[in-house]
Amino acid sequence: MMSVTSIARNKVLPFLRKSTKMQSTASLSSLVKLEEKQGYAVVSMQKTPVNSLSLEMIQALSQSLIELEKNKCKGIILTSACPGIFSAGLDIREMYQPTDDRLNQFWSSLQTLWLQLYGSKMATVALINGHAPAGGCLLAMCCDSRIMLNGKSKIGLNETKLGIVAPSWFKDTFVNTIGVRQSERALQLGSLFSPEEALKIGLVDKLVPDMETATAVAEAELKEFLQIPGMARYLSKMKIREAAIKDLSETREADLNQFVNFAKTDAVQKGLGLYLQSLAKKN
Ligand SMILES: CCCCC/C=C\C/C=C\C/C=C/C(=O)SCCNC(=O)CCNC(=O)[C@H](O)C(C)(C)COP(=O)(O)OP(=O)(O)OC[C@H]1O[C@@H](n2cnc3c(N)ncnc32)[C@H](O)[C@@H]1OP(=O)(O)O
Repeated sequence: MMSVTSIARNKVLPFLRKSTKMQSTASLSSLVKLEEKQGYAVVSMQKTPVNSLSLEMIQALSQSLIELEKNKCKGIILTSACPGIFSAGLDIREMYQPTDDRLNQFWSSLQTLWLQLYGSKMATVALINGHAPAGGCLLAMCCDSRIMLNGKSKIGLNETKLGIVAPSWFKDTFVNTIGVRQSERALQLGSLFSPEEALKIGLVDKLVPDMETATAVAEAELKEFLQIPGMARYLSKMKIREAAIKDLSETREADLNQFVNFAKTDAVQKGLGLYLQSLAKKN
């Protein structure tokens, strides 16, 4: 098995682990690109056009983290290869008129990805080079630091605008990032923030004017985290995150049932259908 450190610089890593529920190696590796750098890896989402988090995309990200941790990778920069978009969040088509089996797999895989990334021993920096609504914002918040490209992109948990509710663990992640009051307001309003606004409320840590600067700043940020003794850094992170992680770990089944029942209600299905239409009408 190839290790992250043994492959040629910038070479794309294949996904190697087999699992009955996981997609094939070929389909997973086309969605996420892993590039080895000196002592860390860049994880680029490349599901065109908007990095929507479909079941396959979620599993590809999960599989990437498994491989990286197995290969003793110490840190990652999570970013996007899709111009102007970090991630459009959960793939709405997964929740609209789904089959029971697929919907179950979809949510369960998302729970797994969140537990992996939010609780990762690796140092994690999100380089948010475009829009990051809902699930896209969640991915970024799972990281230890967020660098956002300044410009017209928006970030936030906009679920209520779709007529859905951010689950408790989305809320916990939000609260741990920006605090209770800002979360309460932004969750209700489904607020999407400009980079300047996101910086002001602590949703992102630094803004950068262009991609060249962004890469350098993200690398410097990751190195700062990696200079701290790994165990001390990880356990300190867990002091903040462990309650939320324990909560979902202990209630996965109930959370899954709640999501599935909620997603299948007529009101939610109608709302998602209208939202998909409004996205399609734009084009
Ligand atoms: C009380 C009980 C609680 C239980 C919990 C229950 C439910 C909660 C469940 C889940 C939480 C949900 C989390 C989410 O992440 S929902 C998704 C939210 N995302 C969005 O709202 C973003 C929507 N997209 C956009 O705003 C824009 O696309 C963009 C990201 C700003 C990019 O704009 P741009 O103009 O560049 O692209 P287009 O809009 O033209 O899009 C191109 C293409 O992509 C399709 N698309 C966009 N976003 C999604 C998506 N999230 N899922 C699927 N498809 C998407 C879009 O329709 C276009 O498709 P086309 O075929 O027309 O080319």
